[in-house]
Amino acid sequence: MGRKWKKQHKMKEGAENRVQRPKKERPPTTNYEELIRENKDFETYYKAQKIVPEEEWDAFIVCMKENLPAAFRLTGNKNMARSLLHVMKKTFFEPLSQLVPPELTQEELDAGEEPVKPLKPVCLPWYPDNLAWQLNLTRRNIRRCEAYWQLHQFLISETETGNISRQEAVSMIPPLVLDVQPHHKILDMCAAPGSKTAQLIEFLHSSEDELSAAIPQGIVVANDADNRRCYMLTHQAKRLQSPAIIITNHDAAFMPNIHHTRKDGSVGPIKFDRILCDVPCSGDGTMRKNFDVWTKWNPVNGANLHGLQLRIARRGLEMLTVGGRLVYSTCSLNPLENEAIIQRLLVEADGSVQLVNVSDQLPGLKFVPGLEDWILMNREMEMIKSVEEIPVKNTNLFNKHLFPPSPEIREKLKLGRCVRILPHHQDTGGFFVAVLEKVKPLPGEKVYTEKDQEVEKIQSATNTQRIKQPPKKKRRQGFREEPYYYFEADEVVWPGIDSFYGIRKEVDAGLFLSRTKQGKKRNIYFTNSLIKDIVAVNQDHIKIINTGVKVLVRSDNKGAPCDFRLAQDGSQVLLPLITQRKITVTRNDLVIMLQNDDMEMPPEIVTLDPKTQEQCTDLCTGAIAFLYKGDDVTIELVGWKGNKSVRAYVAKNDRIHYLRLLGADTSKYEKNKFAEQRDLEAKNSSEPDLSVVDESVKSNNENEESMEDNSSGV
Ligand SMILES: C[S@@+](CC[C@H](N)C(=O)[O-])C[C@H]1O[C@@H](n2cnc3c(N)ncnc32)[C@H](O)[C@@H]1O
Repeated sequence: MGRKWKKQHKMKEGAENRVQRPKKERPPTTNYEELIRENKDFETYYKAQKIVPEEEWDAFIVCMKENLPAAFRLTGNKNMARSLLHVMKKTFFEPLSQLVPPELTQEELDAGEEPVKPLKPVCLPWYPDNLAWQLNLTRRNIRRCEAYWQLHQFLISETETGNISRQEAVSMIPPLVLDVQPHHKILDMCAAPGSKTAQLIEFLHSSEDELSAAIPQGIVVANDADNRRCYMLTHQAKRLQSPAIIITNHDAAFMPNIHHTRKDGSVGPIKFDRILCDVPCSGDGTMRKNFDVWTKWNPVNGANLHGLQLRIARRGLEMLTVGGRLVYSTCSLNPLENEAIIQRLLVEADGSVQLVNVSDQLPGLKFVPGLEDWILMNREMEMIKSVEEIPVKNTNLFNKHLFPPSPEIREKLKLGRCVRILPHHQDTGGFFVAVLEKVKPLPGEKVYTEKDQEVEKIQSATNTQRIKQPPKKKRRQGFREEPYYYFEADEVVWPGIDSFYGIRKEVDAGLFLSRTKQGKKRNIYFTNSLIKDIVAVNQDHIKIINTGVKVLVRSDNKGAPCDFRLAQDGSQVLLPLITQRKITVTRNDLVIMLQNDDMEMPPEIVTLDPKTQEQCTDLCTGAIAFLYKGDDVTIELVGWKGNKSVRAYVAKNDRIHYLRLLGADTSKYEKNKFAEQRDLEAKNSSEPDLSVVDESVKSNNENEESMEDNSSGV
């Protein structure tokens, strides 16, 4: 019996330890539109807090009950984002400005339908380079107007390929005010699902220099306590092709120090230049899309979260370097989750941390200053104005730190520098942001000095020895990822790769890695040198979920001298590093390759431009990169050169994306239901109606609702 029990127990342990892969989210069964958007306690509570100027209260409440317009950013590589912006404005927004909305049929008039309202996309003025937009595409607009339908299809397909990212407007603010530079070490403490992490990565890759843009000096450590949600972060990172991101899985309130090798060779904890604390919160600023918050809201939710939020932010300040910036944000309007936290951090920091005034960093954004005074209420909606008034039944819930600062210290704290965004001001969700700067070490904080070097060098030597032998077993629960094996000087696959692709001399071969020690390597990844150092020094005490961009994939027996082909997933990183196997192609060549997705009959080299053919003559069979530089757009694709043919390795949605950027025909891959309907009608010789589509078309689009549904995009 003993053995059997032990075995069962062991199996159970094993199951718990196994890294949880993300499960497919099931669509909610609730009909969200029908949820009641009313909560008297919510109104009483916030009226008493005076977060909204009295004369704006009605506008605030009306707005809170309306659906949130969709907002999105054009993402990734800046040049590509600008080119896509050009296409979006010209091809999709311009026709909208001339659109005459279709008239209602008698049947629709009888059914009480309202006419389609003209739509004007709004560019968010405070987001750099016009890359963020907001628009109110309703299901009715999409169904009834071809121009809206086409814009919607465009947004969906570009979102699928990751060139557009759906994100609430206000949620774009924290990374902006973090003021990220490409050399910064950044920690995102509560990062999943990763929309803000994506912005941080984009800023890290924003150098004008090609090589530094592909491989920045700085890093982003993206952490989340939820193991399953860490895989959402992995997905984001993959999309952005950053060799400078590492995903970790820790409770941010107890985030372990992450070590690195300092310039003097000693090993010690990283002090981060930038830290984002986008903490878990009650989310009452998201009621315009998460309608269930209306019914769940109560006045003590905020107090319940205060402790966790404070511990996370406090740990963030400890990990921040002197001179560094920490942004604290929530999608809650509640002062107990916001100003009460900031107040407590400032008081504890005793002058070593200051609030930064960021109003000039957000041109055109309307917001209200942080509160200097607020009140507490218990579930019974009794107002509690001071510690002395806390009822005995609430002593577990409330403590003295939740109350506003006394008038004597109020002035010193400058809580008015916090930013609160109210939904009715610019048709957004509600949000809170505070930017803190560490101006000197925290009380009692030890800062690394020259004197510490000798002691730490000894630790460093010990650590380095440990690193060279990847830890064998005994990892923490849930920490079962394969270790990372960086190439060593005698790496057998390296000479073949180096000679075939001509890797630039300044690139260190030791930055390439694989996930398998024994046997054939299947995929080869790449990271920057700081990530390599972090992996080496921390691999056995930090739960690393993922790092490295896949740059090469094994492709045995395809008649090429090199066993590895280029991976499209990592082309932005690898192509700037290689000097061979790249050819310049014309627009027409690219269009030919993108229009042809026939695996059996790829385009023949003789059909390409004579100059392209000439470049092909000197190349043996194997992986190849195609470069196109147009006036408005630069495109780099990976593919394969055979004896007589070439092909581009591009997924279907990406093909549409590139064809769009080239201004070429996408109809091979995109069906226009309206055009199909017209053809059908013409065929039946009936009068075609060019603006209105019939019921069969309306219901025949499974993606129709995905740009205006209520899924989380915060
Ligand atoms: C507001 S969401 C973060 C949204 C994210 N920053 C974004 O922009 O996509 C809060 C996140 O905190 C995570 N979380 C909750 N408790 C945590 C803790 N103790 N430590 C770290 N992360 C935590 C949740 O899993 C959730 O993903």
